[in-house]
Amino acid sequence: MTSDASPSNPPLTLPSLQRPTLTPIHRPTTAPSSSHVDTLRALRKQRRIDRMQTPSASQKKVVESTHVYLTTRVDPVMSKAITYMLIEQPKAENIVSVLLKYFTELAAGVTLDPTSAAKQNRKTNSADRLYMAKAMSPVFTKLMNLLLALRPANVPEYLVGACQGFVDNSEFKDLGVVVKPAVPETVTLVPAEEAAPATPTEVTADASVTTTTTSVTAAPSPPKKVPYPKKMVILMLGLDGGGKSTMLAAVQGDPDPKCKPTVGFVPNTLRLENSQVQFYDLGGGDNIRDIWDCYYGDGHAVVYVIDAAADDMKFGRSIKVAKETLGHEYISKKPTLIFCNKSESKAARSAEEVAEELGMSDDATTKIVSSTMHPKMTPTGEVDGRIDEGLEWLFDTVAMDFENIKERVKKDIETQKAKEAKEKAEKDRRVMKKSICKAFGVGGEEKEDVFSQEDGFEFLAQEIGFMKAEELDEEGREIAEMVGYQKLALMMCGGMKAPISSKKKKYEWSEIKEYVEGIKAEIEGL
Ligand SMILES: Nc1nc2c(ncn2[C@@H]2O[C@H](COP(=O)(O)OP(=O)(O)OP(=O)(O)O)[C@@H](O)[C@H]2O)c(=O)[nH]1
Ligand SMILES: [Mg+2]
Repeated sequence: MTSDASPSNPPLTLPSLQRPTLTPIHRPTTAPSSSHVDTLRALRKQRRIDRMQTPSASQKKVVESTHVYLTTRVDPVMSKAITYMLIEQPKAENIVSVLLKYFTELAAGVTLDPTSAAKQNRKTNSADRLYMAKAMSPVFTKLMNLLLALRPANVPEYLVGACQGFVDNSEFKDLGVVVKPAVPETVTLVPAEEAAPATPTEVTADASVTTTTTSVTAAPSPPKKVPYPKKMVILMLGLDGGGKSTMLAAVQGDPDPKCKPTVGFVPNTLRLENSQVQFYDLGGGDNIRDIWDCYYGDGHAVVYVIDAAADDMKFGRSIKVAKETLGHEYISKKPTLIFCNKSESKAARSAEEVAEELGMSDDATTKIVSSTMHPKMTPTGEVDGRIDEGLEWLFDTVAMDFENIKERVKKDIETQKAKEAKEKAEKDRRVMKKSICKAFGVGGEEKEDVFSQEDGFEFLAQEIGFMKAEELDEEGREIAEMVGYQKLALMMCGGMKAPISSKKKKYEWSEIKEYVEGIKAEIEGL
């Protein structure tokens, strides 16, 4: 597969924005076959394992801060609460209200002791484990997920509110059947300082150490993935030769992409489960970049590819264009994934160096990573995992804030359309002014393309759909005279009176007259 259109491919319907006259190359949406999707999935799985083995600096930072939060603020509260609940074992339907009471007391500075003192010194048994799994785990898992997502400073106070919310919304009414332990035994629990931070994925009691102190750690399930929106538009930007088209071909399963420079705009659709990601692959050549900003408003996110191994001059230009582009009002703050490509080359600058040159760093909406887009250039000959990982981050980031991004895109498109309409109106006015100047040989213009009165009437009559000059009414004749029977001016007046497109406004002669009068007044004032 290559990234270029072939004549046999049927054209695609372009997005609604008015585009410049440069004809875009149309290409059918390249829905990957199921094997491509499978490839992506398999890659994602593999990358997840890789990521776990070699976390990036930013990932390490996140893990560290999560660890600190869990061990200092969450664990001391939750482990005691779990021990308390495990000993008390209230009926499933009362779990939330018992917890609410427990956390309310705790927020007021009182740690409740279990009332069933007799059950404290016993070993955990299968009934305890069943109770934890069926009755406690759903509630504690939800609480842990909320804590991890929101990280409140005052954990007990937050938990009071969360449990109150569960009570108000009748949540956790249908917890599983609970088997009460038959015989009280000695509870054997891990001391708090030995307990692992509350990160495992299920609530567990460790029966290895005998103690009456807190020990059982609540464990959140990994936060559920936010479903991807039905359609995302991702802009592929970056100077020519960076590797944009190669990336698109590679992630869709082409093991050896041979891309030619992209001329214009090539839409390229990647179908994921329940979601369609439409990449706008835009050529980065000097003569093509002018069209980029016509597409900025449409994008929910950006993939920006920089040739990190380019010579100093090209790299310098690349950085300059990247800064301008990423700072553009329709791009700035949209989720942006920057690939520092051709990383396999010895000459390649590192992601850190590129980030420094750009004056940017990883944050909630920006990720800067090295990549080798061409599968043949990777050590394994497969798609570089950092591409898959980066794209997954980008899709997740868009999905997490999709409502806001969707609104932003809508607003940007409206602003862009209004701006384009204003620019077009200004341009038309300049052309009309020049044509009138040409009609009368004023304003530094030579007389040019001026009809006789008779031919001028006939020309305007035909422009608005009549056959003969006689059919042109008085107002039309007056306007023809006002514009000095100049050909282009007559064409423009005809186009205003009888536009070819039904979407365009149809002007009355009186409005056209006012428009021409305004321009003539301007010319007289010169
Ligand atoms: N060494 C190396 N070459 C690469 C890599 N990725 C792409 N290339 C090559 O770089 C050249 C340009 O790649 P393209 O994908 O066409 O670049 P582009 O960004 O789409 O360029 P335009 O369409 O002109 O904007 C091709 O010859 C690719 O084979 C990479 O990771 N390493
Ligand atoms: Mg290309």
